[in-house]
Amino acid sequence: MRERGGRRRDPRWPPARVSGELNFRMTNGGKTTLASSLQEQIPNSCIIAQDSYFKDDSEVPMDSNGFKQYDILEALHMQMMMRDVDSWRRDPESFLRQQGLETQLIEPSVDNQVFVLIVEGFLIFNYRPLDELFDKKYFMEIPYDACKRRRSLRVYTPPDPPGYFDGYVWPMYLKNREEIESDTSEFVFLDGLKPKEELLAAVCKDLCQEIQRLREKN
Ligand SMILES: Nc1ncnc2c1ncn2[C@@H]1O[C@H](COP(=O)(O)OP(=O)(O)O)[C@@H](O)[C@H]1O
Ligand SMILES: NC(=O)c1ccc[n+]([C@@H]2O[C@H](COP(=O)(O)O)[C@@H](O)[C@H]2O)c1
Repeated sequence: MRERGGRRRDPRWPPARVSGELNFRMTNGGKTTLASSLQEQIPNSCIIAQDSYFKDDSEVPMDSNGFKQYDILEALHMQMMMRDVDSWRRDPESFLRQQGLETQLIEPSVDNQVFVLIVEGFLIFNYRPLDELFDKKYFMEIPYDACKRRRSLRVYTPPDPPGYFDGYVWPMYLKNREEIESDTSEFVFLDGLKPKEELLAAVCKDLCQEIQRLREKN
């Protein structure tokens, strides 16, 4: 089937009038890497990344150890993020266009579309208004050592001060995770140590089934 715009539809992705949201978490687990590969693979998809909503450093308070508290919801403009998600939900096609992304409308009917929003972030399941929207939730996990190693290679703005990972980031990861522990039955856990290509293939396969399921439900 040829799509409007002259592109062929990828037969792996079934057409459907679906607005799906999926989500990833854990710092340095590989969320951004996987999300951007998925976005390239899935027609009519786009990413909203929680990292884009951090408040200015001057607005982020310090804890009693002198560490900036970046790993709490209050460090993020969550209402702004929610507003963008709502805007996508209202009209995904125009949202995609605003992001400079090409829509791939599938004949014969414009109603017969798949629109997938990929939400990636380290603290999204902890924000209930967002959490309850997701059709599919993925939790990327890596062990402490790998997380610490990957994090040591990243330069955030501002950069992590000495001792930040052990003194703040990892304890906050455990705390934030504990907060959502009762929901974990809904997650598909992904081993972030697996090769990127393997993770991408597994999620693509899973999502294709999910889209089909949503399509049948609609
Ligand atoms: N599957 C993987 N295997 C090995 N390294 C990875 C993998 N996925 C991501 N990385 C690397 O880990 C670091 C953090 O990845 P990133 O996608 O930015 O994580 P996150 O968005 O979860 O913080 C980057 O250097 C990236 O290249
Ligand atoms: N403005 C920023 O982007 C910024 C600043 C300081 C720390 N961080 C860190 O970003 C992490 C979350 O992002 P990742 O999931 O991409 O690692 C948090 O653990 C937080 O400590 C981000």
